[in-house]
Amino acid sequence: MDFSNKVAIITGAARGIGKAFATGLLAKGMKVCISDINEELVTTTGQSLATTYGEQNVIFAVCDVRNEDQFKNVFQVTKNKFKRVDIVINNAGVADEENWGKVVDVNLKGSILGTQLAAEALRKDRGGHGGIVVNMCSIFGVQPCSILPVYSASKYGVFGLTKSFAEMPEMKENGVKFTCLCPGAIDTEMITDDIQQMRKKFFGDTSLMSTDVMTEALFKLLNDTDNNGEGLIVNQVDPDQHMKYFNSK
Ligand SMILES: NC(=O)C1=CN([C@@H]2O[C@H](COP(=O)(O)OP(=O)(O)OC[C@H]3O[C@@H](n4cnc5c(N)ncnc54)[C@H](O)[C@@H]3O)[C@@H](O)[C@H]2O)C=CC1
Ligand SMILES: CCCCC/C=C\C=C\C(=O)C/C=C\C/C=C\CCCC(=O)O
Repeated sequence: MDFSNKVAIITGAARGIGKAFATGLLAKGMKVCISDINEELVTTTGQSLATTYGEQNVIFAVCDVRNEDQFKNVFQVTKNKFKRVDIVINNAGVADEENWGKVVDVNLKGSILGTQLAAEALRKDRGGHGGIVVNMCSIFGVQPCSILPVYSASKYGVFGLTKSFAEMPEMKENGVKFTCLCPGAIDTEMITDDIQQMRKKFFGDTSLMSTDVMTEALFKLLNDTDNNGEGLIVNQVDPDQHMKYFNSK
């Protein structure tokens, strides 16, 4: 894929995996809109990326992915500034089983809204140029997790959403591809020390993957052909699965 001057929207990108994606895409010559619910952090991260990669290449916006008006505004400001959208990464996500309604709303409903808006923005018969939607799933979107049942359910939903959009004839005809990433544990603030202890107890004492591995996975997903509707597993704990597409056909 030729990345220069292409445009990406990334949700939940003030920190963690989303921020790493933004950095990786900007380094390849793309233009990026980062959005996040955290106003202070998205401003700090946006300004820092703009300083490094040029103000003409970066915009940032406050967006809670549960808020349709804010989400629509992200697409609008991106098109106003950069005149096109090529890649949409629905990355925002939370894990909090006690507050499980929020998990469903952010992870699943937020991804549904983001996928619908992306499809409209990218399809060629609506003025788009075609492109790719990348939904952030999880290893727990393709295998169960008894400790995180609602989180896992939300990510299974993201996988089904991605595969179903990929099957739509009107999306294929209009050049829009849908994919997802299914990582194991990545070293971000989502994996707190307590979670890390729990993880060690249940899954063994394996090290967390760096966000660089996720950027590598993103570029594989973007560069591979014939992967519409596929989920790429990122899980160094299991070398047989790592960087392989989940065989769900
Ligand atoms: N860290 C990990 O081990 C793994 C993470 N994932 C997924 O990757 C994605 C990113 O996770 P991390 O970077 O690790 O987490 P993180 O917690 O470091 O970053 C998540 C970002 O999303 C933002 N956010 C939270 N709720 C939001 C909302 N309603 N609207 C917009 N933004 C919101 C936060 O402010 C934060 O900046 C999530 O979807 C997560 O489920 C998947 C597999 C493994
Ligand atoms: C507790 C199990 C952690 C396992 C870590 C391995 C893989 C992680 C994959 C993910 O998709 C990340 C998901 C969740 C971990 C983060 C937080 C759990 C919070 C649980 C809670 O607060 O209820």
